[in-house]
Formats: sequence, structure tokens, C-alpha cells
Amino acid sequence: MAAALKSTPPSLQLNRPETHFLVRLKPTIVSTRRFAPMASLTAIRSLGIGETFSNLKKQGKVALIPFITAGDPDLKTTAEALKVLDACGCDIIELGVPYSDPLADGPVIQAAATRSLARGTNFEAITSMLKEVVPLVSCPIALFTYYNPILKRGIGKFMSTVKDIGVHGLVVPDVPLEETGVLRKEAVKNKLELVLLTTPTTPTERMKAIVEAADGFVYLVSSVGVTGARASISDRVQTLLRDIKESTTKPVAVGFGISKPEHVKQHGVLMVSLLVVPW
Ligand SMILES: O=P(O)(O)OC[C@@H](O)[C@@H](O)c1c[nH]c2ccccc12
Repeated sequence: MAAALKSTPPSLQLNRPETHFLVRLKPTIVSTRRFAPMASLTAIRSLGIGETFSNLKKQGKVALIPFITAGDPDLKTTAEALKVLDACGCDIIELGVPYSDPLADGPVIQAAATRSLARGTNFEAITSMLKEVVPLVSCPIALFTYYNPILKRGIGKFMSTVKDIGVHGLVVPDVPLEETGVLRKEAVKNKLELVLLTTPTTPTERMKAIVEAADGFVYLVSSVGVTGARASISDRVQTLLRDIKESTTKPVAVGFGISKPEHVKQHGVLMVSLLVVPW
């Protein structure tokens, strides 16, 4: 992973700052780097998600936000991957909680979730791993989870558990806008940034309400359908970005199918893309 990340092309010339990208990421080369035993590494306090974006804005940079599935192939490797991604300069890491009914996921991430669940990965094991690893990672982690696992544990309990392990934010793709109020209240109470998603088919007024309620950043889903690498990214993303930026100063990150430098050039922003298939 480290080698793969290091060999990625240098940053591209920015001509549309402040659009950020979320990419699905899995190492083509399992990192051979070894980190010093946990005990000997001092804890690193990481900035929050919103703070990270503000810092990047001051430097005229955009964020690279990789997504990996927790527990694929196992949690020990996930722990290593989080440290490698951080050490190689990713700005925020989106860590997927594997779920049995990932409606919005394409075959690659569905398969990763299936493998992880088949190995017995559960929320408790993920939180135990994160308790160890988060203090050793300098970039913020956003836990990606569908809404049902939150409801199953109780919103308040879920939020306080996530806060206690030092995670900074949550990406919940399927929470109905009408139910974000309760979710957001508990998130704010636990100092968690709740990232909400808007899509190419979201009506403008609804998009504005989502943008208003989102914390950390606004997740613009680039295309309809499910996740997975796309040959091209719709030109509509430009218009959607413009509409969102007309209604907020919050950072916007584009996800779904972002898989090659051309996608970045199309939107004139910086990104390093490491398109790989899961383990
Ligand atoms: O299409 P990709 O490259 O797999 O990107 C989605 C991924 O970055 C992450 O944001 C994601 C994984 N599963 C999702 C479901 C809905 C929205 C987003 C996601």
C-alpha cells in the first residue's frame, strides 16, 4: 500500500479548489512496513473533519478521502491499513462498517462486506480495534455505516460509543432527511460530525436542507446507481457542485466511481486515485 500510494502521480494543477474526492481504496501491495509496537508510539491528536478541510482550504489543497471496509481481509490488516493510509498522506479516512444489506454498494464493496462478515467482524470488534488505532492516526476517521446498525444499538448509545473511541465523524448514506434531526442532535452532543449525502436526483430544496443539516462536509454522490468505478463521471457534477456551493460554504466532497485522473481533470481538482479491487 505504501509503495502503491507513494508511486501515485504528483498533485495536479488546481483550477477548481475545494472540491474533494472520496475513492474506494484497497492496497494493491500489502504494506510491508512495520509500525513500532503500539505502546512505543505516542498518541497523535488529530484535527476534526471540518478543521481538516479548513486547513486544506488555507493551503489551496483538496482532500483525498479513501474508503476501506473494516475487517476485510481482517481487522488486524484494517488497523495496519489505517496507519499506512494516514502515513501516506490521506486527509480523512472513511471506514466502512460491513453490513448485510448494503443497498447502495456495488459488487466490489458488497463482496468486501460479505468477506468481512463471514470472518465474524462485528461492531464491537471494530470499536475495540479503533480504540487502539485511532490515537496513532493523525488524520480524522469518518465511520461509514448504514442507518439500521445505528437504530439497532440505539442512536444515543451508538453515538457515545463512537465518540469514546475517538472517531470524528459519521457518513450515513441512507438516513431519511426527515430523521436526520434526532441523529444530528445526538451527533452534536457527542461532538461527532454527521456527513450527509446529496445525489444527482435530489430536488433542489431537499438538497439545500441536506446541506444545511450536514456537518464536516457535504457528500455529493456523482452518479445514480451503486458504488463502483465508472468509465466517466457525468458532466452534471459541475452543475451540482455549483448549486451546492451557491447554498453553502461547507466543503463538498465528490464520491462514487471516482477512479482515474481524468475524472479529476474533468473537474479541475487535485486527487490521487488508487483504484484497486478488494483483497
Ligand atoms: O464508487 P466508489 O469508488 O466505491 O466510492 C464510494 C466510496 O468511496 C464510499 O464513499 C461508499 C461506500 N459505500 C457507499 C454507499 C453509499 C455512498 C457512498 C459509499
